[in-house]
Amino acid sequence: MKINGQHYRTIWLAQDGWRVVVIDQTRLPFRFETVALGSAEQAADAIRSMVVRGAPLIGATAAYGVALAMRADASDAALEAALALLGATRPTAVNLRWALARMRGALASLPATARVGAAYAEAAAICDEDVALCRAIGEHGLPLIAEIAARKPVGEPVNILTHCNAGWLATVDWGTALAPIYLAHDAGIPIHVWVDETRPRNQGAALTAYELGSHGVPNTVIVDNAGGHLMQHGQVDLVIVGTDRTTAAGDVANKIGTYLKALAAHDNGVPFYVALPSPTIDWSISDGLADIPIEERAAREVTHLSGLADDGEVRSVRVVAPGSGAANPAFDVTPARLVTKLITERGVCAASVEGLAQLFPDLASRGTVV
Ligand SMILES: CSC[C@H]1O[C@H](OP(=O)(O)O)[C@H](O)[C@@H]1O
Repeated sequence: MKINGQHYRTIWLAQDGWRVVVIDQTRLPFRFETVALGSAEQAADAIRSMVVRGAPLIGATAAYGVALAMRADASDAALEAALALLGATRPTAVNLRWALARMRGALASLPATARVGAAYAEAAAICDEDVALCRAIGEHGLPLIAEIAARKPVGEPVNILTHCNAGWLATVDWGTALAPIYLAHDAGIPIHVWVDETRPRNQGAALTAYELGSHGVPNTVIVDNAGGHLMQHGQVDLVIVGTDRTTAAGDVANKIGTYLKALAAHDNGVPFYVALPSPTIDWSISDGLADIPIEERAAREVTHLSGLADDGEVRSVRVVAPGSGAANPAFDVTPARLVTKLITERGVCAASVEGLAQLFPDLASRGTVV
């Protein structure tokens, strides 16, 4: 996507041809800073600390983390160690497992001498594929926005609610939930986006609002608890969110709070769409509540809030009473029954075994992540 007229992906090779450059998303929106990753350990740290985040981007970063590891030591032991290190960074986004399985499949049978080149090539292919998958999600999601626009008075915007950040910053480019929004805006369809701030890390207020503002898409940040009220008052025409892992039966794990939005949407007859590329589907499980691991992050993410102080410095302040602890589940699971449709790179389908198998017979039949 473009920032100040310059096109960016979220991950790219440095001019030295081997270090991997990422945008430090913990510094956005107030500072646009990049980090050059030079080792698998640095890639793992970037994922754990959410310098990079978003299921597809986590996978892409892990893939390049394996390439960095192979550059240092292309032995079997080093490959296994890198896969284990990167696989242990964050538990919920299945794209991480998918990408690491792709890298293992591309490298394990090669001689060590061939692994570095093959690793960088496979990581680059994963990134290029993600761009194409997300663009296709945009194209398949666009009609869902256009059909609502066609029913509204000329010029009246389609009001879309989204949760967390499932934009280009969560992927290599385009995003998932935001891809149809970008294409609708670019097609001249009047839209307005309600942006859930998305506590505790504020990916909505800090990242989605930053993305949409940079692209000229009208948007309003709201507290996480306002969405249901807006839906009750007819101010939301549809909800589009991303996902970190969706089961073969259409249960959706996404940022904490998504389930509550889905309940409110269901209660108010508001379409609730989930946008995802196929590497986000875990074909090996059906029951999301039982089988999707939910990441528990540090309590400090809840007890403290960071932002831009009046003196221009980015600071962190405590916002919870001293002595009180905090629980911080980072995701929740929305059952398929609350999902109107899934928007994928191959089209729109029901959130069901049948719906997904119809679009992905080749992948559903395997029953594995890759
Ligand atoms: C397109 S994946 C976006 C997905 O990832 C976010 O989680 P996190 O910021 O913790 O990596 C959130 O669940 C988004 O919907």
